[in-house]
Amino acid sequence: MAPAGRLLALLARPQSPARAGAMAQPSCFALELPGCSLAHFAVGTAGAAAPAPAPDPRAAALLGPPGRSYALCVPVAPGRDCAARVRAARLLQRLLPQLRRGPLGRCQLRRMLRYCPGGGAGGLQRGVLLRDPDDSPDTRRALLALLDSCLEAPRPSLGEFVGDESHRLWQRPWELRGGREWRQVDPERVVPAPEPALHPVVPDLPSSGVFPHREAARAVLEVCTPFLPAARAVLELVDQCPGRLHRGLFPVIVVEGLDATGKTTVTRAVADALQAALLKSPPACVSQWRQTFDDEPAIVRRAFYSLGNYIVASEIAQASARAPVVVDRYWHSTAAYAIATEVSGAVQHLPPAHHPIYQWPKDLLRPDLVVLLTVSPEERLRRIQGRGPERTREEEELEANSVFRQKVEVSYERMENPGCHAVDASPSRERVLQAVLGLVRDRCPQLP
Ligand SMILES: Nc1ncnc2c1ncn2[C@@H]1O[C@H](COP(=O)(O)OP(=O)(O)O)[C@@H](O)[C@H]1O
Ligand SMILES: Nc1ccn([C@H]2C[C@H](O)[C@@H](COP(=O)(O)OP(=O)(O)O)O2)c(=O)n1
Repeated sequence: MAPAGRLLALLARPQSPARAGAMAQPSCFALELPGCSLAHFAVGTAGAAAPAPAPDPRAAALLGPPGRSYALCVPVAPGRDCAARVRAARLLQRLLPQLRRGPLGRCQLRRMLRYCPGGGAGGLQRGVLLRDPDDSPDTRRALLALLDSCLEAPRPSLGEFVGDESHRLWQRPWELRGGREWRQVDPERVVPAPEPALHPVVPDLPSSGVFPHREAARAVLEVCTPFLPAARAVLELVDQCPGRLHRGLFPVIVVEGLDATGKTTVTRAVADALQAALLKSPPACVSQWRQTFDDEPAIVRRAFYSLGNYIVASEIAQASARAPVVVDRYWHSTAAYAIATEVSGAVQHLPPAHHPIYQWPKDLLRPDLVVLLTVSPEERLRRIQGRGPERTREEEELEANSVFRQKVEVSYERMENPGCHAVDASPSRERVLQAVLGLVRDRCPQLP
């Protein structure tokens, strides 16, 4: 490691064009700041050529001295195949708890994404920014030891942020030389970059969480079968469901909404009133594996919920031949929660209305009506508290993170073909029931 004085002298030396050209491909990263805003930066040749606009002071405080920041990232789709994607997602999931232990435990962590500035899903990397307020050498040692423990591909990348005496910001990537020794390579200039038109994760969503058809989700569980027996069990159930479904003539009504908005209460009451079959997604036949998949990385968890919807579709097709069908959650839940989780930042960073990500999958049985129950955050909290302690991890996040809740709600509202019909679920149970039944009568002319 170069002494600090030599390092600063090196950083302050102007880059010759040939040297700049030899640096890594230009890339960008997005950093989630307090308050859920996103700061974007260009790294490498793009940064070196640019003048130095002043960064957001909150971002500068996260990246520059005093203290030291590190970027630890894993490519999302290293081999471009599904197996490599799942390996990469599991690696990141395994690394995250290790970043909260030992000497790394004192670092602040922030979610970061690396991406190619031209858009597209290629080159996307997920990771974290670790901010060591004490700039301790133990932090660097612990991070390099962590990299050493990642022997199989894909291997994470590590970069270190440094400021120079002219207050410019640089990133120095660490590289393994000769397969044995970690060395820092040429510093790359880091400058603020404009926000891209579309959040950088969106082009990747159809492969990583909002699967546009059954086969895309199926492929994910298929590569999980060697280490996750539940994946084989779910695939066997999915494969028993016919690809082309013939639904009955009775109406199919889906009820959606955040947790504790009253879906269970409303679906039971509507099913009673219409003498309808009551189904839910994920269906009972896969619920024994739900916790197993909830503990897996997002790509695997979403594939499970997505395939659960295809299994429910087959139940809907059969039941709708005999009676109306009411369904508690369906594809809109899977998509809205996935979009809200993957798209970092605040509501304004969601893909715009009418983006293809909000379109119903072409191969999934469509309901006649989707009702979205909405209640104020305060009333929702009252209902959660009144219900007792059992919650999923994401529900806890919902409570803690009102931005996440807003992103789920807005994603629900943007869903298309079919879209959601919002119903205010704050009034009494009876009034909410009547509002939903009114919608059913208006929108489902085939109701006997
Ligand atoms: N309209 C309503 N007014 C008051 N409380 C309600 C109403 N609807 C549901 N609840 C109560 O709120 C809690 C959450 O409702 P639930 O139907 O379980 O929601 P979800 O299925 O959406 O999680 C339950 O305790 C339920 O009895
Ligand atoms: N069809 C579905 C159903 C649930 N999910 C996911 C979305 C959230 O992470 C959880 C919420 O489901 P949960 O059953 O806990 O919520 P409720 O209790 O029904 O309100 O499951 C899904 O992705 N797709």
